[in-house]
Amino acid sequence: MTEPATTTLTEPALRTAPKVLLHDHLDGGLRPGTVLELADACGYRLPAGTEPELARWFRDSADSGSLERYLETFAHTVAVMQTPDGLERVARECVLDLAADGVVYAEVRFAPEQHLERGLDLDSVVEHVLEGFRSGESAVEASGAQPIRVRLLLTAMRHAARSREIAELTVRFRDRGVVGFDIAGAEAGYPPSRHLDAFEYMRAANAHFTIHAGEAFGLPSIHEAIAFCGTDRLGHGVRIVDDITVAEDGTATLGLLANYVRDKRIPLELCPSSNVQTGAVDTLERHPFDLLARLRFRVTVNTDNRLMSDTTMSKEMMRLVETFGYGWSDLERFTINAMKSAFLPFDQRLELIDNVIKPGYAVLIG
Ligand SMILES: O=c1[nH]cnc2c1ncn2[C@@H]1O[C@H](CO)[C@@H](O)[C@H]1O
Ligand SMILES: [Zn+2]
Repeated sequence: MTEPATTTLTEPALRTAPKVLLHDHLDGGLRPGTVLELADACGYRLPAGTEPELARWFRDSADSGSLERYLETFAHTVAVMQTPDGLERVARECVLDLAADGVVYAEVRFAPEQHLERGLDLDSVVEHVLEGFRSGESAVEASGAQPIRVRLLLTAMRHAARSREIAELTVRFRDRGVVGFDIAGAEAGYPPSRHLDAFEYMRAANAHFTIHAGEAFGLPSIHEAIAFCGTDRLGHGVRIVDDITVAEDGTATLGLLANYVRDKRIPLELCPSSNVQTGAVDTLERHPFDLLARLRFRVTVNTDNRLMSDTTMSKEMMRLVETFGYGWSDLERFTINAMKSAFLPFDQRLELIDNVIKPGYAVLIG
């Protein structure tokens, strides 16, 4: 009897591996062609007129080294997501694109408050996105491909003052596909504690949330998100590395906060390419992903913004494989980390781990 062979770890093979995505912005993942068509339909002027030019414009402009400048590019995607058709189409295509990349479970987020420019209200904005998700999930199912489940997180913009309202919106839709709440936007000057009442409301409702923290600002932001706000997960959280000292012989010493994050198994939604673009880290080689993974933090791999980073889950994983030499078992561990950290009920998380993720990687590992 010969042993079943291990599948060579290439990007096409990686696309067949079951993947779990916890940090992906709906308004950061549009197809360039869709941005062009929707802009045409609503008379919106874009900075480029063809698909390849527009794709390059988003990637190059996002490559700014600053979160604030990176975020400026979202004006153009948000502008074309102001109508029922625009929202449904973008949500449906998001599901199709993630499924085609082998994602089996995703939590996709966006900020409803940014989609009220053409007369929609908060509830109907959320309904249209959920309708697009359902339509995408059904199309994947009907095609006979590996099914995908996509859930929604509602984001409040941290510079604005609508977080309590968005938290209430999240709870109102909790039985209809919305599984959590988040805050995003420029981090410096807008600490998580500014939105404390929204987080207290969520906790009182036994509802889940994550906070973008430790991306463009350091440890104080992470500390507030955990100690004052009680976040379930950290969006990025990459600056936790500032609380870890590595000696010349490689021995790592963790500070109080880093220890707490690790002890409590607080999931880190790491987004390697995005972190390089916003300047949160200098290069992928210097990304603390590997240090954190080796220290057994609960690391997860995420896309953040597929359009701005010209990326997919398979590409993000492949970049990590090329940079840090990971194998299938490492990728399986990161995927199980993500599934364990999802805001889906426990029995459904377990079912996906046992019936989809483990069997999927078993075939590849051989
Ligand atoms: O990496 C990020 N850090 C902080 N905010 C972000 C990031 N990516 C996107 N957004 C912000 O979240 C809003 C809702 O999806 C986007 O419009 C963008 O402003
Ligand atoms: Zn993000």
